[in-house]
Amino acid sequence: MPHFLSTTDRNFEERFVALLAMKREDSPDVDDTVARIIADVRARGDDAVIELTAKFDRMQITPQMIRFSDTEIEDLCAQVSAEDRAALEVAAERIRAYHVRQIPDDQMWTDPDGATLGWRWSAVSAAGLYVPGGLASYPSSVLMNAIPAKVAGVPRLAITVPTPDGIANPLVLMAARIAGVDEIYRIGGAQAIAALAYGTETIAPVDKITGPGNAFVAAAKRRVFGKVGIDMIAGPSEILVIADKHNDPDWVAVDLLSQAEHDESAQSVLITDDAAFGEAVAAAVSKRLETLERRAIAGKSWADFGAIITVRDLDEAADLSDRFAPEHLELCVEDPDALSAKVTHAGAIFLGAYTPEAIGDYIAGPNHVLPTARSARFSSGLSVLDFMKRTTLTKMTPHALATIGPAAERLAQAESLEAHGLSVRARLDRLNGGIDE
Ligand SMILES: NC(=O)c1ccc[n+]([C@@H]2O[C@H](COP(=O)([O-])OP(=O)(O)OC[C@H]3O[C@@H](n4cnc5c(N)ncnc54)[C@H](O)[C@@H]3O)[C@@H](O)[C@H]2O)c1
Ligand SMILES: N[C@H](CO)Cc1c[nH]c[nH+]1
Ligand SMILES: [Zn+2]
Repeated sequence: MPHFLSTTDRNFEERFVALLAMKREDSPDVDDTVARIIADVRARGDDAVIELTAKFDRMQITPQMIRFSDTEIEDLCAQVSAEDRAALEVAAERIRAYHVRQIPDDQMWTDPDGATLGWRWSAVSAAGLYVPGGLASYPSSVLMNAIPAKVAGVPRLAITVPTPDGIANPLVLMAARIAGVDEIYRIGGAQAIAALAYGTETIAPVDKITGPGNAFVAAAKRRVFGKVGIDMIAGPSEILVIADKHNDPDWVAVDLLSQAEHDESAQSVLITDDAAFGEAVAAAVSKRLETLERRAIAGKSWADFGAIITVRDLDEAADLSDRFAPEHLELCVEDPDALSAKVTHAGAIFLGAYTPEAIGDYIAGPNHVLPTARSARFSSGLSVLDFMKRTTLTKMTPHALATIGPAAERLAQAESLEAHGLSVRARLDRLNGGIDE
C-alpha cells in the first residue's frame, strides 16, 4: 500500500516532510561503493572495468570486447524489424525538430563607450552518453542523449551501455546508428562513468557526461563532476499526477505505474482534491499490479515510495507539487494550462488527460532525460545547451579604453592588485601621450 496523506491531517506537515526526505538515491553506502569503483578504474583502467563488468553485469569480456565492433553493430542492426526501425526514425525526427529550436544565437554589439562586446557558443569536443541497461533497455535514451549532442555539433560521441549477461538490445545499436554515434562501449554503472571521465587504455576520456541511470550512475556522475562536466542528476524516475475526480482511475493508475516499473527506487505520487477518487486509483493500481509484467519492481516502488495525497483544492496541489519539484508532472484537471501556470518547479509538465507521460518518454519531442530527487528546483532537462559552452568576447578601441579604463584602474587599486591597475595605466599613459586611435 502506498502512503496515504491528507492536508487536513493534524500531522500532515511532518509526514509530508518525511516523504520528501526519503532517501532514494544518495545513501552513503551507494556513494562509498561508487567512490571505490571510481578509484579502481582510475588506478587500473581496462582491467578494473573488465572485473567490475564481470561482477555487476555477469559478463566476462576482454579489452578487445569493451567496444562494439563495426561487424557486431552491423549484425545487431540487421535484427531490427522494419516496424521498430520506423518507430525509432519517427521518434528521432520529432526529437531533432524540437531540439533544433534550442540552438542559441551568438551576439556581438558596440556599446555607447565604444567597447565591442559579445559571446560565442561552441560545442564540447567529446561527449560521453550514458544509456541505462540494468533492469530495462533504453533505445529511447540513446536518441534523447545523442540527438541534442549532434544538433549542438559535438564532433565525438561515445555511448556506454551495460549488457547484463551479455545480452545487447539491437534497438540500442540501431538508435545509435540513426543518431550518428561514433563509439559504443558495452559497460555500465559507476565503472562506465569513471572510464568516460578519466579514460582507460581503450576509452579516450570525454569532456562532458550526460544521461540517466540508477543510483550508482547518479552518484558516480556527482563524483566525477569537475574533472568533466555533467548535465544533471537524472536518477530513478518520478511521476507526480494531479488529478480531479473527472478522470478514469485506471488511466491515472497506469500512469503512476509507468514510472514505478522503471526501478524499485522510482517514485509515483497522486495528488487529488477528492479522497474517494484517491481510493479508486489505489484500487486500480492494485488491480493492474496483479498482472503487470514488471509487477515485482513496480509493486515495491509503489509500496515503498508511492503516495496518495488528498488536498483541499488544486491551489494546494500546485504548492505541494512545487515542494516535490518532480521529474514529471501530469495535470489531469479541467484547466491544465491554468494549473500549469501556478507551478514553478518541475522537469517536464504534461497537460491534460490525453497527454500520458509515456508519450514524452518516447516521441513527443522534449527530452526525457530530466532532473530527479527534487533537483528540478535548480536544473532542467537535457538540451542542446548542455553540449555547448559560451565564450565571451571583448574588444576595446583606444577611445573606449580611455573612457572606461580609469574606473578599472580605480577598482584595481581598491583591490590592491597593482599589476591590474598598471596594465590599464600603461595604455592610458600612451594615449595621453597623443598616440592616435
Ligand atoms: N531521470 C531520467 O531522465 C531517467 C531516464 C531513463 C531512466 N531513468 C532511470 O534510470 C535507471 C536505470 O537503471 P537500470 O538499473 O535499469 O540501469 P543502469 O544502467 O542505470 O544501471 C545498471 C548498472 O548499475 C550497476 N550496479 C547495479 N547494482 C550495483 C551494485 N550493487 N553495486 C555497484 N553497481 C551496481 C551495474 O554496473 C550495472 O551495470 C532507473 O532508475 C530509471 O528510473 C531515469
Ligand atoms: N521515464 C524515463 C525518464 O524518467 C524515460 C524512459 C525511457 N523509456 C521509458 N521511459
Ligand atoms: Zn519512463
